[in-house]
Formats: sequence, C-alpha cells, structure tokens
Amino acid sequence: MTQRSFTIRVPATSANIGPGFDVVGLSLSLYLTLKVTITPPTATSPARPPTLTYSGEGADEVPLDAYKNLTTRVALYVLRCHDITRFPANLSIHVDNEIPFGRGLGSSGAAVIAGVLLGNELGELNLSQSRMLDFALMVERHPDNVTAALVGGFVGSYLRELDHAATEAASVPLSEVLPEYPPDACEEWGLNPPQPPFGIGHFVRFGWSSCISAVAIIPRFELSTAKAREVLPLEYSRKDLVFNLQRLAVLTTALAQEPPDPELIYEAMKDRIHQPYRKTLIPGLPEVTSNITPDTHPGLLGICLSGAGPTILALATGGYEAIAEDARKIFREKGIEVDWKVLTVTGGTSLEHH
Ligand SMILES: Nc1ncnc2c1ncn2[C@@H]1O[C@H](COP(=O)(O)OP(=O)(O)OP(=O)(O)O)[C@@H](O)[C@H]1O
Ligand SMILES: N[C@@H](CCO)C(=O)O
Repeated sequence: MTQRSFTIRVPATSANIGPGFDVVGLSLSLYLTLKVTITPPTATSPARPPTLTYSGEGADEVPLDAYKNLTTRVALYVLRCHDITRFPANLSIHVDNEIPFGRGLGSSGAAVIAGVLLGNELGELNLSQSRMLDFALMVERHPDNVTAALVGGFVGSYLRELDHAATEAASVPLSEVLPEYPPDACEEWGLNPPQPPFGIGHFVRFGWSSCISAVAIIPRFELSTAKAREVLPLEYSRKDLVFNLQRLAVLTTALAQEPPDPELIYEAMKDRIHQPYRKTLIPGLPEVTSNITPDTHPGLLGICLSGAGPTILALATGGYEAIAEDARKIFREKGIEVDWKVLTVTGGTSLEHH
C-alpha cells in the first residue's frame, strides 16, 4: 500500500437570503480546507491513531480528538454506516478554517460536509452527491446551508416527505448519529448506526448574476443557530407566509437578471418569518436593514440577516465600503464592533487527490 493524500475544500454559506428561511442558500468565498494524509504502517513506523491539527478560525476552541471533533465524528458515522468501524491507521488531518464560528456563515454546515467527504474518501465508498447529502442531512437537519456548501451557487432545497419508516429513520436523535465516543473508542461503536433513508433532500441551482458580490458584515460575537431558532414561533399568520412566499418567488429569478434591479431585489429580500424575532438577539439588526437602502447606498441590491445571524449580508454591485462602514456605525451605536469582507459566490465542495 502506498501513501494517499487529498485535499477537501468546502465554502462558507449564507442561508435564507431574507425570505427563504430554511430553503435557499448561497456559497461564499471563505473556505474550510482539510489536508489529509494516510501513511500505511511499516516495521519502522508502526500504526498510530489519527492526528488532527487546526489553524485559523476556531483554532483555540475546536477539539483535536478525532472522536470529539465534529468533522471527524461525521466521517466516522459515514464509515460506520458502511461497516468500517475505525479510522485508518496513520491518518493525519490538517484543518485550515476561514469561516468564523456561530456567525451565520455556515461553519457547522461546512464542517459536516467536510466530514461526509472525508468518510467517503477514507472508506473509498464512491458515494453519489445525492447520497452524501443524505448523510449530511442526518446531522444538520435543515438543508439550506449543507446543500449550498456541497453543490455551490445559489441553491433552493427541500426535504422530501418520507414514508413513516423513513421519517422515523431520519428523525433519530443526533446523539445516536454522532454518539459520544469514549476515550478508548473501539470496534463496538461500529454496531447498528442509524442509516439515512435515500433521497432525503432535493435541490435546484438558480441562476446568479456574475456582477453581484456579497458584503458580509460580521459582528464580533457568536450566536449559536440553536439559540437563534429558539426565539422563533411555531406558527405564523397567513399574511406573513404570503409576504415571504411572494418575495421568495421573485428573488430566485431576480438575482439572475442582467443587470439586477435594485428596486425589485431590495423589497424581495425582506422577511417576516425569522428576522423580526431575531432582533432581540442582534441589537442593530432592524436599523441596519432599514437604513441602508439602494437610495442611500448606490450599488446596494438588498440586505438581510445571514443564516441565523449575527452577520448581515448585503448583496451589491458596488459601493461595498460605504455599505459596510455605515453598517459599522449603526452597530457601534449599539456597542457592537464588526469586521467586514467582500465575498463572491463560488462553486461547491472540491476534492483533489495529490
Ligand atoms: N470546522 C469546524 N470544526 C469543528 N466544529 C465546528 C467547525 N465549524 C463549526 N463547528 C461547530 O459548530 C458550531 C457553530 O455552529 P452554528 O450552527 O451554531 O453556527 P454557524 O454554522 O456558524 O451559523 P449558521 O448555521 O447560522 O450559518 C461551532 O461553535 C462549533 O462547535
Ligand atoms: N435556516 C437556518 C440557517 C442557519 O443554519 C436558520 O436561519 O436558522
């Protein structure tokens, strides 16, 4: 056996884009990169357990134990579902991460997609893209981030209505999909992992006008997606649902038009399903989204909360600095400091063998 090495690169994502709560996502040019090497053991270099090193965003908080880290636990789940109960010997993974944690830029979705591709490669499983999405959806239960991270671009997705048995299989607690492995994790953990049903998620890529960039205005505090979902109601009025559906239908085509129409898009990026409820967790959110408009900021097309927040996403064809600096002023009045970046819409996850 010879040494194998490969690189997995997964983009950041922004989900929702205003009215498309849990439905649409956009892949963006910040990356989670895994450099992976498997060196077969020899007489002089005996088998050793996996090693994980990490640089970039989250380096000071991410677990470096392969049985505790999100990406490697997802990989082990994929392997266990294929009767492979442990990592290969002498596995080295270096992770470099540009996606800030808990900011609404899809860091966890990227970690999950990286884990699925890692499991697929380590086990030489040859899974299809659709099957990889099934595995990702067993971990990350809403499809918007993971689908955009996997396939890239501006993507709409839905979870298929499954029959009773498949619904139960897809709803097992996360603790059964990603169990807490003990320190001496061993073969017993290979037994009976919950298998994903086939074809859980379906998606379509929309067009995207190449002149649109995304300004990510990133507050310097974390907000977990779980916490930002707890503040949402369980039921909505027909008026609010129709408000969002009307806008989403227009938005999916409006962002592909050349040239894009700011008047159409600014209104089409408004939302009544999640942003109004999340303002309690993100001081400055309503002020930023209502005071920065195409009239005050030429080049702006629309502005929304990115994912579950707290990042603000402004789609624009120019005037990036004015948009970001004026958002910075509004946040500063609320005592919040921000960083900002101009990002482009990219392709999906890539895998390169060396
Ligand atoms: N590269 C990574 N490696 C390991 N764990 C990660 C990695 N990236 C994210 N995580 C885990 O995911 C958590 C953040 O996930 P969360 O869903 O709350 O936010 P997000 O994915 O950044 O935002 P959003 O889902 O709104 O786009 C981190 O605190 C960390 O526990
Ligand atoms: N649609 C999700 C995206 C974050 O993962 C939410 O807004 O909660």
